[in-house]
Amino acid sequence: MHKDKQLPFKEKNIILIGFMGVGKTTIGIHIAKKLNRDFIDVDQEIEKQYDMPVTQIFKTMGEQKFRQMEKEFIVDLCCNSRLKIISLGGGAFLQEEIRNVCLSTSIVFFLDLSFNLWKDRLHLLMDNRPVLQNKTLEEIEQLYYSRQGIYALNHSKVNTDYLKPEEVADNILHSLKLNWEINEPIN
Ligand SMILES: Nc1ncnc2c1ncn2[C@@H]1O[C@H](COP(=O)(O)OP(=O)(O)OP(=O)(O)O)[C@@H](O)[C@H]1O
Ligand SMILES: O=C(O)C1=C[C@@H](O)[C@@H](O)[C@H](O)C1
Ligand SMILES: [Mg+2]
Repeated sequence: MHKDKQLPFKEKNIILIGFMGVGKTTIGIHIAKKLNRDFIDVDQEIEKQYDMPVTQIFKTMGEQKFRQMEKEFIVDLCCNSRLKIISLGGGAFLQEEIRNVCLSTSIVFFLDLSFNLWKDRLHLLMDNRPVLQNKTLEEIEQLYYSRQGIYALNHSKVNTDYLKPEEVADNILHSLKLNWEINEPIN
């Protein structure tokens, strides 16, 4: 739809990135409701398409196949949609093609949560995040820090420490509104 032409700033998709469990899905739903826009969760869309949970996709088809599906889905979404609120899977930004298409077509917010606070959420994530399974806390901590460099490739970093999902959504909306005004003033 807009491969060669940039969309007006207000029409661009809004994409949330960050480590597993930082709240991309939860906060994305709040933002979509507040802006009255469609919400798309990439993990959930792939699960629907293959009619199985991500954990099962990893088991039966392998991580590489999942990464391929993830890339195809995100590239298509970025090139052929607008006005969407999109939550990526925690590992999506590891792929250069995904980073490039997201950063060149959309507004990318990185949800930051310090590891100390993230640790308290681990029990909520263990069962359906295959990448965390069979790892010690030390290995998970290494994974967390090893990914911070790629999440740093964003348009805006949002702190989520000690904030409720709705508060983070409000902060993102505030920043968006300021940017919408700066990029496309009313007069
Ligand atoms: N700001 C928050 N405060 C407290 N709990 C939160 C917050 N944001 C999310 N959670 C909780 O943390 C868990 C993980 O949230 P969520 O699924 O939204 O993360 P995610 O970033 O989408 O993870 P993934 O990358 O694995 O898809 C959920 O149980 C959610 O309710
Ligand atoms: O961080 C990751 O590598 C992943 C995060 C999840 O959102 C899923 O996309 C999947 O479990 C892989
Ligand atoms: Mg999610």
